[in-house]
Amino acid sequence: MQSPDFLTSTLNLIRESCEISGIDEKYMRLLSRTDKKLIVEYPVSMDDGNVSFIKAFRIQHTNALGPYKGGIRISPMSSEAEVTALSMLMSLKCAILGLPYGGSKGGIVSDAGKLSRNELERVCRGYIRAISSVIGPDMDIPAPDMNVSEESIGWMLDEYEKMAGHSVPAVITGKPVVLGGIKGRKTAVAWGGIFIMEEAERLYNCKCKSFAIQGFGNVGGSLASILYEKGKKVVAVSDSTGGVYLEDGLNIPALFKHKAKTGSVTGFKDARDITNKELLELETDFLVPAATEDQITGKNAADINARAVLSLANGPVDKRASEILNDRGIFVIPDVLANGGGVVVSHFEWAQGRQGYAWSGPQVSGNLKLIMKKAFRDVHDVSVDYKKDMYTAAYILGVNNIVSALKARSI
Ligand SMILES: NC(=O)c1ccc[n+]([C@@H]2O[C@H](COP(=O)([O-])OP(=O)(O)OC[C@H]3O[C@@H](n4cnc5c(N)ncnc54)[C@H](O)[C@@H]3O)[C@@H](O)[C@H]2O)c1
Repeated sequence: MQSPDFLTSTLNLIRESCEISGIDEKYMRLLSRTDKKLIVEYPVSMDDGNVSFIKAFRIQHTNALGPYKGGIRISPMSSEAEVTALSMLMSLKCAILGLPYGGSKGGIVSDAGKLSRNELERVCRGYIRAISSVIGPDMDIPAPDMNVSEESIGWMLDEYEKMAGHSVPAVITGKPVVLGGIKGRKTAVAWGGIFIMEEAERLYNCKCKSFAIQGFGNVGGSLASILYEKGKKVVAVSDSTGGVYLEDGLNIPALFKHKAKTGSVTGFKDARDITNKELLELETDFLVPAATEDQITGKNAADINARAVLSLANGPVDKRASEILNDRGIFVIPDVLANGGGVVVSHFEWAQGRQGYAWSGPQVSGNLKLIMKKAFRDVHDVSVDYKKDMYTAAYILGVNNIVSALKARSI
């Protein structure tokens, strides 16, 4: 069972950050619970004529800084504990990045890979109907997360607008561009990670050349493509079926074609098949966990051989692991900072929806770069001030920004 540990470690981090900052216990208690938990079970007609009852969550942590904001994931492993932890991470992430949002998260307990396209559409539309009373452009703005595509977000928008009886583009982000989506949203997490990495290189006067990426979906796949285009060596990638390694660097466009044909990255010509465990232990400049939580823990942190870890997934490195890695001189860039590009560009998309005026690609990437680089420097400054690693510093910054907003509201 991974999720209870994930929630416990998130709560421990919040408590520790409050203690380090000398924050009053009432705020620590406030940040250790959620404002609202909506748990639903809705019927979905399956293609064979049967009805499935789909359990799902929308969990809202705090809206001290603005409306709740957070993705929706579809996974058979999704649980109340996991979604609760993820909603807390969203609050912290928005606070670290300086966005006018609180944190929330959605989870649909289902195996998207086993649904037909029509069934998936009914699951997505049913979810939005079930949670419609708690979302809205000024209330809670969902977005994509694991196993939720742009197409699925388009169905969700359409369902919400049908219920509202009018257009509401700012109710959800990650939409297809033709439905009010923003240019660059699909690659935003990856680009955000690249900008953070560049800032780290500048600060530490180094150049990173080789990368191992766990996860070859929306986030990991986009990052692999961008790095390949930039002439960097992506020596290994993996998906849920296993991984591949090539010392000279993988041909990423060819690997995408291979995966589209076979359904897996494994068995790619010239490359060696490896396990996910082997990928995590490779000697590279950057290890990028971009799949799921709890991948680097106290149990395997001693086996990591990368020079730095860029956490693009949510919660892939737990606190104990970050301490071990830090002691071993491995630089860890935490998820709440590193993968913030998604919510930053979601914020632009939300603003675009409210303005009714489309942002250009250069406008999106220029502003994303400014925000990510500033956030890196802000976290780094806290790490210097408090003499703490970047992981702890990010949480300290996030918690303090939320508490400042609570105080300004006289809470
Ligand atoms: N999509 C976003 O906008 C966004 C934003 C911020 C953070 N994230 C986080 O990034 C991570 C990936 O999200 P995504 O949108 O790319 O999801 P996705 O569903 O598009 O891709 C997930 C990838 O991880 C692989 N995978 C799953 N379990 C694995 C395992 N145990 N070992 C190795 N590979 C595994 C899958 O095969 C797939 O290639 C998640 O933690 C998500 O919460 C996503």
